[in-house]
Amino acid sequence: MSEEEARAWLSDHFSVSRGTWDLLERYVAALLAEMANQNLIAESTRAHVWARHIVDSAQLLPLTGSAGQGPWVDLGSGAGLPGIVVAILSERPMLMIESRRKRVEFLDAVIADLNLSHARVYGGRVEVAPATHAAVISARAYAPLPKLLSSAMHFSTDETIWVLPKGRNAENELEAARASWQGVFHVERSVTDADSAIIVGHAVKPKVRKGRG
Ligand SMILES: C[S@@+](CC[C@H](N)C(=O)[O-])C[C@H]1O[C@@H](n2cnc3c(N)ncnc32)[C@H](O)[C@@H]1O
Repeated sequence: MSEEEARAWLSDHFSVSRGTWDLLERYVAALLAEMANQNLIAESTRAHVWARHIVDSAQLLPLTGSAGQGPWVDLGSGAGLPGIVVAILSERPMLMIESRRKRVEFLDAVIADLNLSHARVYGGRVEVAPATHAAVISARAYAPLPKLLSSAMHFSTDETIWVLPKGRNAENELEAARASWQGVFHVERSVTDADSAIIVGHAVKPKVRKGRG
């Protein structure tokens, strides 16, 4: 997907007002400027930021159409991917969780600059962040599936929709996790990379392993 195609994809899939484009442009500018201070995205993706990061994040939103009321919780938000992008495109309350202090400061600054009053950041580890009932949980490049699920089950109910962008190994990761995790998950193709996929579904508490007796 070229940068031009990425912008066209956003126009086709969201009613992007001039104000929303402005917020997206300002976020991209802030992200690229902050690269002078900290490594937020791979250097090789700098010239493809709209396709590789903005659309890659935005594509999660249409997968959550059946989500009920309640916050979206984004685990390991880093530079705000997908958390800030989703907060620009949606009015759903957004809680980003990020443990690295410099990244938390950047996220707080972006929220203030863009006036995203429905978004906030918890600066700390996912495992100890206070529980809340999430309507949606996302996690992009945060952790392997079993760790990802176990670290955030205190945010999940039977209704929570998990949207988890994964690389080429999505099917294998899902298959491996099924050994110890119940849940109803399926895999959606990524629109930005034909080889990548997004795991979507509901997680249920881990299966209890029986001892050998
Ligand atoms: C590889 S980065 C990905 C960031 C962003 N989601 C993206 O796609 O660009 C993973 C992020 O998760 C954060 N992280 C890792 N483990 C965490 C934990 N247990 N609790 C909170 N944040 C965590 C790291 O500090 C880092 O910013």
